[in-house]
Amino acid sequence: MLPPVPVVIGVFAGVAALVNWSFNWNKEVCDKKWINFNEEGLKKDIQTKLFGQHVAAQVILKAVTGFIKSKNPKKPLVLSLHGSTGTGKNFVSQLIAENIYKNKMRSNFVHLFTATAHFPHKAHIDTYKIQLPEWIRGNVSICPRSLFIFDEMDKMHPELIDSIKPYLDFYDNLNGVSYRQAIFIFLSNAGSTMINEVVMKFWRDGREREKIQLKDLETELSQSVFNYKTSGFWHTSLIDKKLVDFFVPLLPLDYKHVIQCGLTEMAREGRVPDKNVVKKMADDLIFFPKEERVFSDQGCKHIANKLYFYI
Ligand SMILES: Nc1ncnc2c1ncn2[C@@H]1O[C@H](COP(=O)(O)OP(=O)(O)OP(=O)(O)O)[C@@H](O)[C@H]1O
Repeated sequence: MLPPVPVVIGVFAGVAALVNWSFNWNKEVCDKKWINFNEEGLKKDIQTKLFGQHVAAQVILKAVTGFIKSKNPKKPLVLSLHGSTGTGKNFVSQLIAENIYKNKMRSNFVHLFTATAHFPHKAHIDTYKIQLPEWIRGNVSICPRSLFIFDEMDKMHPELIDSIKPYLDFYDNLNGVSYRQAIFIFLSNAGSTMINEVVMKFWRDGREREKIQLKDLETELSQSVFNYKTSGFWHTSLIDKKLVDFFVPLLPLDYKHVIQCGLTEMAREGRVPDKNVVKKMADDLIFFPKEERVFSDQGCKHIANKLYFYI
């Protein structure tokens, strides 16, 4: 026999309330449960998962840790990551996000923009110039510890870069919103020729790659980005107003790093890492200089797909 109607309604209401409660309980909000910096986790990830990037590793770790631990930052953290394709710019940005946000890159507080995908039409620049600052303002007012990653920064229209400048600056607040907890990461290939030249010179001089220091690259890097005629950076005042806190160079990866990437990829796919398979794949990749075949032309990009042909 069915229970009396009020009891049924009561049960339904209870279940609905429970569902509602558990739904809200799982809803990501801007608090410690969802945003909790794991300093040791970031350190471990950068040391064990990011190959061949000792300069970037050191700078990023110090910059992010120092910034997040700071009780009273004067401005948002602005990192500008430079390097040729497949050297790990997106990858290391992901590692940062994964060690701050419980929902990692899927977090509502992590925003990834790709210039050619999100701002493709020059004719719409006036619309983008309104939408992008509004997006940043709206999201930082919901969650001050927001992360904004701009990929292909060198393809961003200079006026669009200009439109976000106020949010990177030292202001206490803008229209009641403070941006001082936010993190901005710019990714680009700008300056990669210069980085590769420095690394090649070290190699030609027989000096160890690990001896390369930030100071060997940083000044020239900011200048080469500034002079990079085709890059959106070149006539913005991001650089001359010193809004970028750290220029981070990503070095070209060499043969052994490609092997490390291949082995990692096999393990990630649930296979037993097989050095012979990865070596076969690596031997068919393009390296430069042409004769000596030292540095990978595509870094570790496309390795995941290429491996299938050799398994
Ligand atoms: N230094 C690295 N250490 C470990 N894995 C790497 C490294 N660089 C690249 N990879 C691997 O290659 C993939 C592609 O790299 P990623 O997207 O980070 O390159 P990128 O520098 O952002 O290139 P692009 O300039 O073309 O966007 C990563 O997801 C990662 O699996």
